[in-house]
Amino acid sequence: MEQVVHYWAEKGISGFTIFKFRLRRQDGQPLLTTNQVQFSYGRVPQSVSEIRGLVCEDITGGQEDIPIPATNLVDDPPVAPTGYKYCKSIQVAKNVKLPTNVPGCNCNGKCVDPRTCACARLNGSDFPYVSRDGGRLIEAKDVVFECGPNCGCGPDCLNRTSQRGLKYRLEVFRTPKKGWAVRSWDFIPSGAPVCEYTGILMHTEDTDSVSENNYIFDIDCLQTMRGLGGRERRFGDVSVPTIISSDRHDDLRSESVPEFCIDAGSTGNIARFINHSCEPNLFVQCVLSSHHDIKLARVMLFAADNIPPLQELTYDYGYALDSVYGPDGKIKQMACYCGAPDCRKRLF
Ligand SMILES: C[S@@+](CC[C@H](N)C(=O)[O-])C[C@H]1O[C@@H](n2cnc3c(N)ncnc32)[C@H](O)[C@@H]1O
Repeated sequence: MEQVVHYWAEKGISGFTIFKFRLRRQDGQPLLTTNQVQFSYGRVPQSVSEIRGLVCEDITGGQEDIPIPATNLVDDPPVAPTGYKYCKSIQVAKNVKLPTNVPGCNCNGKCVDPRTCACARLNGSDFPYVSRDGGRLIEAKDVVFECGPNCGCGPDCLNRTSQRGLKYRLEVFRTPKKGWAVRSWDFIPSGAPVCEYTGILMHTEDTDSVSENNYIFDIDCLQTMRGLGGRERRFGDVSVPTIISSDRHDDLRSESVPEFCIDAGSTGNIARFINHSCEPNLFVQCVLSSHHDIKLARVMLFAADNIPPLQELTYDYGYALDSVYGPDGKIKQMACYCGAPDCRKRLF
């Protein structure tokens, strides 16, 4: 057993206090390597042959740089996820016209000076990310302005942190009560981008209101921020983009139904398998990079905490109770099985 030789407190990236301990190995104590560590959630498999209940080696069919296996230790016989097509990037419905790309910044290589980078200035004259661990978001914002196709910087620019695809080894696994779910085999640091929510970008009014679709994500950046109760963010904070005029703010505020949504029912990526929790470890962040229309923002999921390997990844779906209606016009309810101590007991 190691000895604690020193301990101290530090401010973490998200402002919380982190307690750190320096340990000293005792004489003759063997080295501990990470593959000997047993996480309380189980043991991370070291190879495909070690994965228990494997039903699919890679649900992405090679589209992502890192394969995503699916496991099922619940059903007998075990089944794999079906009924959709994996697609790593967003598809745009024929009747949706994306706005033209904005001019972007004039930086070269990587953006470093927030006073001269036009994209940094849109974020309140600072970069929204720190470079640690390949880029971590400092705090949740109404919207994050990243560099885009017309910017002078290259793909390694810190202000493109959410554009680099999956970084962590993810797994889709079957649960007894919530269907499929997602976890990571790697530790995910707080503020790290986990994945984008992809699917078909479409007009909300074009969604099929008759058949059940549990995979629709309404693009509603301001509502998303209001939903982050614990973060105490208020409309009008420094990060509200000046590019959105105050008239536009009022417009967005009064709109009860967002104009656009992402439908991942038939086509989508790993995000479509991420469940809701009343105490989530991910949060939703709207990101604008090529154009500046907040109604068509990209939807990213970031780590809200340091997430240990094998903990289920979840975000708050943000439904108000009794806000969902069925095709018969009656209020629909769905039980929540997130298991959090303060679970609201219903998703909606
Ligand atoms: C976007 S999908 C998530 C993936 C889904 N579990 C699957 O099997 O494909 C949303 C659906 O998952 C289920 N779900 C997600 N979170 C849940 C929770 N906390 N409790 C119960 N069901 C949940 C509900 O059926 C919900 O409509």
